[in-house]
Amino acid sequence: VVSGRELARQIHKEVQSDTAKLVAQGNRPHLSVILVGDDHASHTYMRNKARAASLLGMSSSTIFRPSSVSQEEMLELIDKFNRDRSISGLLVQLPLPEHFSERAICNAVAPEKDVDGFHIVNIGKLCLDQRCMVPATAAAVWEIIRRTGIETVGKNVLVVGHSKNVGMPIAMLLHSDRNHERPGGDATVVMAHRCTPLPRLKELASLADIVIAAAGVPHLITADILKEGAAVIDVGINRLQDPVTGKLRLVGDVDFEAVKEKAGFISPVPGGVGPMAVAMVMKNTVTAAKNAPTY
Ligand SMILES: NC(=O)C1=CN([C@@H]2O[C@H](COP(=O)(O)OP(=O)(O)OC[C@H]3O[C@@H](n4cnc5c(N)ncnc54)[C@H](OP(=O)(O)O)[C@@H]3O)[C@@H](O)[C@H]2O)C=CC1
Ligand SMILES: Nc1nc(=O)c2c([nH]1)NC[C@@H]1CN(c3ccc(C(=O)N[C@@H](CCC(=O)O)C(=O)O)cc3)C=[N+]21
Ligand SMILES: [Mg+2]
Repeated sequence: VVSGRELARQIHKEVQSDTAKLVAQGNRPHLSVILVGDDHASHTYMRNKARAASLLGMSSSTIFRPSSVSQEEMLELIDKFNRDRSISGLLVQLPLPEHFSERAICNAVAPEKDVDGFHIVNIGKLCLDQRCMVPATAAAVWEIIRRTGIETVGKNVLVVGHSKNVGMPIAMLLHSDRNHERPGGDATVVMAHRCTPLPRLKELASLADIVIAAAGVPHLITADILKEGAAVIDVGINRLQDPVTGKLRLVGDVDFEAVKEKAGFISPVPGGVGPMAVAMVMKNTVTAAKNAPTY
């Protein structure tokens, strides 16, 4: 069982020492988060980031707006933050209410402050294997694989879920060339999604050396469909009501108890990709602060 919390502590140490150097130069990294409405996952995530920032010696702030805020007001706010030199990194929590164009909002954030890596220029660079802000959740999966020593070159990888914010960037990192400006995993990557017939999903899973579950469907990945010894990275975050206690609990997309007996590596939920994603946002914020103009 791969501890995302333990790996996140490693990254925190690296980020903490980089932060201390920047602070000594009078350039304390600052992360600003804009949160619209009351999406539960976004609130959890925002709290975890604020806690990590203070732990690492950065400063952070969260700006709350009601669901009724207009796109125009949001664009004005983002523009103000883009021009504020005390802000190193800026991210807008997703999802946004229906009346927003998420693309317009992501593209409004200055690319050099875009610690989510969702600006179209950063996505373009990601797809062209150029150095860029890598989306935190994808970076988290990448670092878990690297720091656990899981081999990717020439391996079969199955990514379940192809959303632009999660599945796609994960697949992009793993399939691309290791000898480029942004090195990739050189794996053979297949992406499954809602239209993938279940028998086909099972067939692909049985061939995969690495399975990355990012669909948001509890118990989608069961032990019977996996290859013995496969590495299983669970990105899913689902809140399920316990049938016995009635309490809400967090589960991933993987049937953890059964799969941990068959898999070579497995990342748990909670305590896997989540804490690593938080650490990677912090790392992106330090990168943004380093690259910020100092004149
Ligand atoms: N740990 C972390 O840091 C983070 C975790 N998450 C979690 O990861 C999961 C995915 O997030 P996100 O990508 O934003 O979610 P989306 O809902 O945007 O995307 C889900 C993807 O899974 C696919 N899918 C849905 N049902 C199935 C199925 N039965 N079989 C195969 N594929 C399916 C969808 O296909 P289609 O496009 O065809 O509909 C879609 O591509 C969620 O549980 C989310 O909470 C998200 C962000 C960060
Ligand atoms: N612009 C934007 N960027 C995002 O990256 C983004 C977003 N919006 N909106 C919401 C989703 C979700 N997400 C999480 C990341 C970490 C945890 C996390 O820390 N999870 C812990 C604890 C979770 C808990 O206790 O509820 C864990 O898995 O162990 C959760 C959720 C990032 N997202
Ligand atoms: Mg789709």
